[in-house]
Amino acid sequence: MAASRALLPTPHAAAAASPAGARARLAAASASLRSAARVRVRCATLSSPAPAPVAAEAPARRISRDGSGGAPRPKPAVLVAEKLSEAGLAVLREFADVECAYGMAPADLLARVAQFDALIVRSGTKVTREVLEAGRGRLRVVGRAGVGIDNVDLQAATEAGCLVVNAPTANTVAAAEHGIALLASMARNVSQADAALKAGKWQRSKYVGVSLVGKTLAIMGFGKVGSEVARRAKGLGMHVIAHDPYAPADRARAIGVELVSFDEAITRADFISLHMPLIPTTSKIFNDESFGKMKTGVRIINVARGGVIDEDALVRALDSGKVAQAALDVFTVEPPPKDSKLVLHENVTVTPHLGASTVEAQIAEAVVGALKGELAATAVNAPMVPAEVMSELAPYVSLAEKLGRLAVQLVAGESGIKGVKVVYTTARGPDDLDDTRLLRAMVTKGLVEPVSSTFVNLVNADYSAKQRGLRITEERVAHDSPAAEAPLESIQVRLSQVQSKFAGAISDGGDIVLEGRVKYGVPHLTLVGPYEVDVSLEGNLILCRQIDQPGMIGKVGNILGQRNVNISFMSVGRTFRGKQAIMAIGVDEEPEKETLEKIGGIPAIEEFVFLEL
Ligand SMILES: NC(=O)C1=CN([C@@H]2O[C@H](COP(=O)(O)OP(=O)(O)OC[C@H]3O[C@@H](n4cnc5c(N)ncnc54)[C@H](O)[C@@H]3O)[C@@H](O)[C@H]2O)C=CC1
Ligand SMILES: O=C(O)C(=O)COP(=O)(O)O
Repeated sequence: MAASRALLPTPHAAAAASPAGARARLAAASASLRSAARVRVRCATLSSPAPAPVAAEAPARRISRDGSGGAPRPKPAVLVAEKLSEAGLAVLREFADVECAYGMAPADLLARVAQFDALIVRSGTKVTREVLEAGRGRLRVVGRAGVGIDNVDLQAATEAGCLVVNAPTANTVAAAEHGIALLASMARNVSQADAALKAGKWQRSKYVGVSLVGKTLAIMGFGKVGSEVARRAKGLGMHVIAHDPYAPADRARAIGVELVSFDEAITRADFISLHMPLIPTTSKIFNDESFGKMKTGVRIINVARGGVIDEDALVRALDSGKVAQAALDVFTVEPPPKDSKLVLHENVTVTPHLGASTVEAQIAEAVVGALKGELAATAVNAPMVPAEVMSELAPYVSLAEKLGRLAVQLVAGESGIKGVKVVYTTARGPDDLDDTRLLRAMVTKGLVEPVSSTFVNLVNADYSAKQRGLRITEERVAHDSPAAEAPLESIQVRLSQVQSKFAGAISDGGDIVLEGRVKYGVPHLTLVGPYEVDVSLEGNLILCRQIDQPGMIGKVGNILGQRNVNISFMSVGRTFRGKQAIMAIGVDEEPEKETLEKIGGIPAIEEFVFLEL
């Protein structure tokens, strides 16, 4: 995930470290943020936290070959490593020297990348740390002409001072159309019948197919592509249900789609179409266990990412007839091995990752903008925190993001997210805290990035929230303390009326509630639902809800200690003696699944959840 670093110009950076200076810095930050909203932000100040110099000044560039006769102008050089539309190339050529070198071997890319200011790729080129290191000193922008950036090492790009931009909506309709094409052609056996007829076989009864009308389609991942597939499938007369714990309930209602739980979706569906991103929680989410729950004869479409399916399990499910057919555009390894049982299976229809449009110029515009020093809304690893805010607000900014990240990981079930409320408790007057844009942006980043293919920066935060249907309201609560040293007393994030995978995080009002404070400059979690805790937000977090009784800390500590998991912080909070209590445990390492299960197996423990920060 991208690191948060200085970005905006710092006209007010000289403010002193006194409370008055702090107030001045906050006001200055607010001004910067407001101007960031109005104008496209210069990204020439994109800096690296590493000691290495910023890649701001490129070495000697090629000279313009535009034949204009004037003094030669240096033009940026752009390497296009995978096929881009003519429309996109035309946009680039107006501004840069463009070289298209499709299908380069990794060694060639390594050897050549340092000669370019920008590199444009699609999903087939791995932009590894090595590539980014090789490009250091010149390479300033990586453009991913598409949505998924799983082929770009974002952390390495950030460290190399290289901005990564993508084209998050350019492929939405193309992917949705491809999904529908696969759905319909699979149902009517188009590819199998086509191959048979070309081989001289006229087999009308063998390939008769199934009808779509009246069938139930489950959309797994109701984001940009998933909701477009839903609209189209409804037009085909299908009954559409969807599973997406983080989807806006309002949008589902507006499209006429029922949001249901994972199990309900896969057990009710005749067709299942996958549209979730590949993230740790979705990796191989379709496995022996989930195939086992599906209707016999179910049909599966995947235009998302191959890794969300355990491909060996899918072959088993196809062989047993549990899954009647699958239509796949994406694979765990691309291209898949020539002898892949899945690809060769007679009930499987395959396309070679074709779900993207090539006519869009969105990525070319984003790359040109970035080369000109503008921060586009599609920047993936844009730094968030203005320099002048770093000293004072930095821990609050980090707290805001962490509360968002924790809150979204607690969401479960079928209700979708209905609303988000951020409550700032502060002793400062409204004028001193008159622009919470940065904190709101960080909460949004925390809520959105772990579960979607959207990357949030300062420019696009409010837009991203809106696009995902997150209604974020804010409230400022006056804190009585006269000591106004700290900008904020606490930040609370509430997800209203939402289901949680950890019931202990639900407040009396039915909301997921998390609250945090900054202590000694470090963000702390101080409230989970109705339970007061106090745990530093570093590393990862385990939350357990248990019956309040002696010996619990020892039991859990023992299990973690035996497995070499270091506990960084531990805190217990309870409502009443002898009733329920919550244990919040900060851990440096991610415990193995069996370790967590062992904790869950302690009789007094009623529920537990592991959360990544
Ligand atoms: N085959 C192709 O050529 C193309 C593939 N894609 C892929 O399609 C996928 C979806 O893309 P977009 O719709 O643009 O992304 P998106 O971020 O708009 O939507 C993804 C949705 O999945 C949901 N989600 C996250 N975890 C989930 C879970 N455990 N269960 C159910 N839903 C979950 C998110 O809340 C989000 O609403 C991405 O993996 C993308 O890379 C996109 C375009 C073209
Ligand atoms: O946009 C995406 O996520 C895609 O999967 C499209 O990939 P592509 O650009 O066609 O290699």
